[in-house]
Amino acid sequence: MGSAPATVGEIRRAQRADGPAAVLGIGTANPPTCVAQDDYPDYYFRVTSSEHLTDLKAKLTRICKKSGIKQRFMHLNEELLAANPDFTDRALPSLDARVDIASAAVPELAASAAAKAIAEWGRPATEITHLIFSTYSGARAPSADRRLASLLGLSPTVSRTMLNLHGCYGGGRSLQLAKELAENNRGARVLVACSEITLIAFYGPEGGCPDNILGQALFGDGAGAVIIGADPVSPVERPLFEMAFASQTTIPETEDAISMEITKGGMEYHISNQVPRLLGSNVERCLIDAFDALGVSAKWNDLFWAIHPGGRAILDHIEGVLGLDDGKLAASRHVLSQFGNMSGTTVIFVLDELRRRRAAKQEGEAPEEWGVVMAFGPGITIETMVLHAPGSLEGN
Ligand SMILES: CC(=O)CC(=O)SCCNC(=O)CCNC(=O)[C@H](O)C(C)(C)COP(=O)(O)OP(=O)(O)OC[C@H]1O[C@@H](n2cnc3c(N)ncnc32)[C@H](O)[C@@H]1OP(=O)(O)O
Repeated sequence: MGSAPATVGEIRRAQRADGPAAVLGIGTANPPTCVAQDDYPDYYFRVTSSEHLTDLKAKLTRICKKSGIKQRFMHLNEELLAANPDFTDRALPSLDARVDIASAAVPELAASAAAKAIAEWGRPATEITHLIFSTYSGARAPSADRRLASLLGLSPTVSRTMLNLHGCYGGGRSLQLAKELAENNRGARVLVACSEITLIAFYGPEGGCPDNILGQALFGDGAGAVIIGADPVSPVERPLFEMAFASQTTIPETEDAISMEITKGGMEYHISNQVPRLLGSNVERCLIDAFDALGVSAKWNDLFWAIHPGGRAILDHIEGVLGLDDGKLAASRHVLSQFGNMSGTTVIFVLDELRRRRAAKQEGEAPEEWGVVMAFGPGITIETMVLHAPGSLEGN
């Protein structure tokens, strides 16, 4: 007689991972053109032939000075702009040309970041089981996830998910989905790729359109990739962060506070000047709920922090309401200063910077055990994830 058939419960337990999902590799990439923030107003008004709009140039200069940004990287350079002069005028139907360029450039940038994440992970790309791709530049199918899978030589059975127009919470959303996939599919190895290029939303200045001026001061291009998996295979896989808890919260009555829309002249967006205040008054509730759910009592200054640096004022508000010590948001401020707001990608750069800073801690300086990732975007949506430094989850 054979053994008794397994119950559905036993099958489910066998299908699920034993341990929590963990970050097993991180990679980032930027296009080659780097623009200093101090030079950007001159550059932008010159290439859009708008030097006569002196008030708007003065406004952009004021915002750039207060942005906390020193430089940004961009795929769109003067050569590309010369070949596509319609990009400077939002009234002209330039979407086709923008989508053509982005359809190639977005997955290629993602592939550069992913190659670094895969190298750190240490296993072949063909062992990736799932791919989650997030971008605001996707407007075609098959889309960037399909192209990235080809560029990296992923298996034809890789299970792909595309997230479009999640804006700045795309990175946080992708990480949460990757956690769920890794924990519910034993042996799964999930590649998260976020890739954003501002070319889709570049056009000249217009009176009465302060959102565009703000966006011109804030946004930059970049790609970030993360490999996520549970039950790391020693000694090849080394967890950088364990993902202990994740949630999404929508702030009521804020549908109009951040919006993005693809139009014939490129992507238009609106960012209310209330965003820093709205986030500042809602993040603590998300954090309290997250740590309550885990049954961990946390003092905010005892945590490590990876906050999406949507703008300098957002970081200032969050620091203020949580009473964070100077330096607690250093990884976020550093990424903002060196790359600007790369939308959904930015939080991956912050995680990368954070792990470098933690590794560089001096002997005797104990790195924090628990930490938080937060990302924000249209909705207003707040993504919250609690991370745990590897090595001490068991026994807690
Ligand atoms: C796209 C996504 O999905 C998610 C995102 O990340 S969206 C982007 C989120 N980022 C933001 O919301 C930006 C947050 N704001 C900031 O960081 C800062 O307000 C700032 C750097 C823009 C300005 O710094 P500040 O200390 O507030 O300076 P302040 O002197 O008050 O304002 C400077 C100018 O910025 C303008 N400004 C501030 N917020 C603005 C907004 N949301 N839209 C347009 N203009 C804005 C002010 O009106 C002011 O203009 P004037 O100089 O003409 O009066």
